[in-house]
Amino acid sequence: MTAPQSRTSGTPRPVLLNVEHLSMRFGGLIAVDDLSFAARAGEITSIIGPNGAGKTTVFNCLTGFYKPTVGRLTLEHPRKNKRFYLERMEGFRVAQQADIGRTFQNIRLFGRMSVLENLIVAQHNVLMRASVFSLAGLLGLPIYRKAERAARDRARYWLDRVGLTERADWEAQNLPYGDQRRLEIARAMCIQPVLLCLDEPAAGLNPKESLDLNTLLLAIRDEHGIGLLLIEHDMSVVMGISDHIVVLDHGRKIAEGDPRTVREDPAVIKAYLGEAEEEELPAEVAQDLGATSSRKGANHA
Ligand SMILES: Nc1ncnc2c1ncn2[C@@H]1O[C@H](COP(=O)(O)OP(=O)(O)OP(=O)(O)O)[C@@H](O)[C@H]1O
Repeated sequence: MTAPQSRTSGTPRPVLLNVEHLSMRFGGLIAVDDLSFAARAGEITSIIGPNGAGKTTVFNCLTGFYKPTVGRLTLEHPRKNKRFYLERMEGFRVAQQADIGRTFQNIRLFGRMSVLENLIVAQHNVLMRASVFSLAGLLGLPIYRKAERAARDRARYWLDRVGLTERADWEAQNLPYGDQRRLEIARAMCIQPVLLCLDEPAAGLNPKESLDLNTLLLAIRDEHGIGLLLIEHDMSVVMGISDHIVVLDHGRKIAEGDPRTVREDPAVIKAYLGEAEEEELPAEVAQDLGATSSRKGANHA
């Protein structure tokens, strides 16, 4: 696996997303509690933490599925040179206007459509605008034909990037699981996002597929210069490709920093270990954190 170049030296990259004092309550439950962090353009920012820590709730607030109880979520759109206050936006406008793409923990493809059609449909908003809400499309006007061609080209480009060109005509539901995950990423990229939010993209992948995923996400970061926000339990992915990691536990941020800083942080180790007092980390936790020695005085590099 290729470790990312140090992106922390020199001038910091511009902030793309600023999360300030985000809290989300469900009745008496505080799922996210006064969370602040920034994600930068051209970087991969990961949000990690034990089950129920509040990671998906953060994504749901960012992408308009939930209205935060408190907090400001600012996207500094580099292409449009415009600031969006996401907490004020309706869900569909977050993708359409702020250009935030998203994949889900549970794959949400159109199973009966072909692989290629899934990528065309993702560009529905652009095509609808070009068709002047169906009129230009029905009349086959050049403005629509041009937009349609561009949508197909973009779809084919992403099919190629995720290695699915030969399966373009397959029904999406017949793809192997790993291919479906990659198709979801391709679909999210077809809307040309400035921020791509990926909710557990490595879930269910085998080690080879996880490595391929790392390569793909690094390429998206480096070639397209967008910001990626990643929720992931697979630490080989998180530690291998993240530029910055935010760690949540019970809705609160308990640590943040580069992979090395985070995996050596005692609060992070404790969150994964729970309150147990054993000297040694359980094997699966040690492996998850990339740790090689005991909890006390651990050297996790
Ligand atoms: N719509 C909802 N209504 C009530 N409680 C919710 C809702 N969504 C999330 N929660 C609760 O908020 C807390 C955080 O959930 P969330 O799904 O954000 O955690 P997570 O860190 O993504 O967990 P996992 O790693 O298991 O996916 C949990 O206690 C969950 O039960």
